Amino acid sequence: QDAGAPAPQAQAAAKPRIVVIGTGGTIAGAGASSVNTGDYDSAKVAVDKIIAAVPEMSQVADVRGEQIFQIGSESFNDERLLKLAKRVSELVKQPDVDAVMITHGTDTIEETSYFLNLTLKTEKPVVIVGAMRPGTALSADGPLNLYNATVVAASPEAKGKGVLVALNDEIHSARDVTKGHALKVEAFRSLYGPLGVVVESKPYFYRLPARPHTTATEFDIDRIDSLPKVDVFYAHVTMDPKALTAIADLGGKALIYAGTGNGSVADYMEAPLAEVRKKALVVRATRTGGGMVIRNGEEKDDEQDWVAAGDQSPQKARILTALALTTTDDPKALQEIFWKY
Ligand SMILES: NC(=O)CC[C@H](N)C(=O)O
Repeated sequence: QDAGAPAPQAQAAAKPRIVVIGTGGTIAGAGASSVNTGDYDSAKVAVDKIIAAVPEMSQVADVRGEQIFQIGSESFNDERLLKLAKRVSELVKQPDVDAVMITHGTDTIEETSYFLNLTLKTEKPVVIVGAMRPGTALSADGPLNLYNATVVAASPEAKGKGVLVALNDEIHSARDVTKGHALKVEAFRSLYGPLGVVVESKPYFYRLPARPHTTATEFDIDRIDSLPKVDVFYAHVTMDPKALTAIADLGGKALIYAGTGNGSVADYMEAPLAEVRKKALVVRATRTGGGMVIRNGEEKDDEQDWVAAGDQSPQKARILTALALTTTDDPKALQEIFWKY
């Protein structure tokens, strides 16, 4: 054997090459002083600077940054979602890219990650990370979150598990994760628990996502160039029926009704919702943040031709409905999609 050639083991030990796409958020935030944990500007620091502040990342991977946006994630819209997803899709096809990370504001991580989870055609790890405190704050959580996300993205175990969200030492499935607190570092939770944890530079997975994702879905980001308009109406005591019908008049293809309890509809909203149904599909979800909406319980979905969102939150139901409408406008097919994903 040629003594100059690297041993096979040395080749295998080469560090994974990871591209970190910066989109903004608190992980790129800066406050006026170290005691500002909630009062700061998000989306200020360039992704290369964020990476440079955590040199430990380069111990586990060859990392390079790429800035795509510099925004608070509340400002994500379909156009930005498509642009980001298409860029990730390009990167994961490159043989010199082993994994992609995305730094993201925490407000809408659950929507971006779910969208990517349903539309990317890759087994390579795609890991989204954010922070609840800006890098300038005492006990900033961004640096360790970023390091742990790198550990996850670099690990062979992360392959084929769909898009992952890594924060606060936990690894969540994009399908299930939601931001459940406005301030705490422990802001993220999954209805059925995280998939795993990161401890001392090592990921430990304990569960697998049961629902189809990435390569197993019918949605392909390379073939989607726009998304149909889908709106959400939030139910509460003393609603104005005209507010509901006004949303439907804006031309959306579907309306997610974020109902009380198990997606219940007030008696005085049934007629306006029937009017909405003449123009758009109606999906019933729950505003409770847990449990599931099934068909034909309190509400007669068969009679009204409504769709039940299962356990999907209104905001995730919106993402799934918009994608489903790129393939079908049949409410029965949409219902099957909700049972499947
Ligand atoms: N903790 C955060 O990242 C919130 C900051 C901002 N609202 C965002 O989502 O980007």
